[in-house]
Amino acid sequence: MNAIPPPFVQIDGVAMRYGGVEGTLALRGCSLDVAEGEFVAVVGPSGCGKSTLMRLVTGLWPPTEGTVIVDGQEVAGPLSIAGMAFQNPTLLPWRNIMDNVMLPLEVVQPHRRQLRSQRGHYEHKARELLKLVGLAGFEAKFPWQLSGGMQQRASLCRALVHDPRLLMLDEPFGALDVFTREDLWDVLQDVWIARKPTVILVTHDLKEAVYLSDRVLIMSNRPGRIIAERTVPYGRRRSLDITYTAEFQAIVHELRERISDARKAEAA
Ligand SMILES: Nc1ncnc2c1ncn2[C@@H]1O[C@H](COP(=O)(O)OP(=O)(O)OP(=O)(O)O)[C@@H](O)[C@H]1O
Repeated sequence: MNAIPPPFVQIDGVAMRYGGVEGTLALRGCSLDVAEGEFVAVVGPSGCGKSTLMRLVTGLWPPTEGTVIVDGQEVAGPLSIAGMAFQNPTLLPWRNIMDNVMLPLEVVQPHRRQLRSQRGHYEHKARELLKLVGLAGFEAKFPWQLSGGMQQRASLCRALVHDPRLLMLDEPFGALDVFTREDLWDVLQDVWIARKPTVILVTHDLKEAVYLSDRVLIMSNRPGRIIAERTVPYGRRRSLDITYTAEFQAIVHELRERISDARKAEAA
């Protein structure tokens, strides 16, 4: 009999308060599990603690209460197996695109150790990623020479270059126009199909959540916790055509209602 593998990410009864006992309680009683290779989206009212949750999973902050376990180990500091991308691409302006993408390799072991002797191999990998996101030929350009969408593509490559087993995406497409955003959904979808990292995506865009994920987790108002989830019934590879179907729109509508209920519950 095959034993069921433990969840790759296990968050149990987490609370997070910023700034001491009188500070802001961002999360309370927050629990969730994510399986290895699963793609989940986290949605919820503004300010409910989604980014805080991301910081706890990646070890950038310790929780005030509860436990965060990733790959069987309690998170006690910044996680080297995680790749991250945020709403603002945060590329270093003095580095060209290639050197920005290579940055995690200079920091994360075992790549850091191997970088000098295997630079050719790593550069090839960075170029392949840039090609995958449509940035071949832009390696020597600087961030300010690229559009916002192109910078976001580069930052996705930087999040992926060290083959992270966990990809944490906090509103990565939030600042982009709708066409660029939809292009990047498919870029991300292809990356996920090719490499199968475990992905946690925070987004305000419910269509994005449903199009990209296997499961959408819905958070309550602050202090945030997971109050509901919705499994997405589509296989891969998905095409943007599904976003126009009545079934897809009904799922988005259902999520919108649940978030609206969460907001009203807080106001009551
Ligand atoms: N570094 C911090 N110090 C103090 N309070 C903070 C800090 N970061 C976040 N908060 C507070 O914690 C709460 C949750 O913030 P968080 O950014 O996690 O929410 P969010 O759901 O990601 O918000 P949004 O949907 O607007 O992006 C907010 O009230 C915020 O003001």
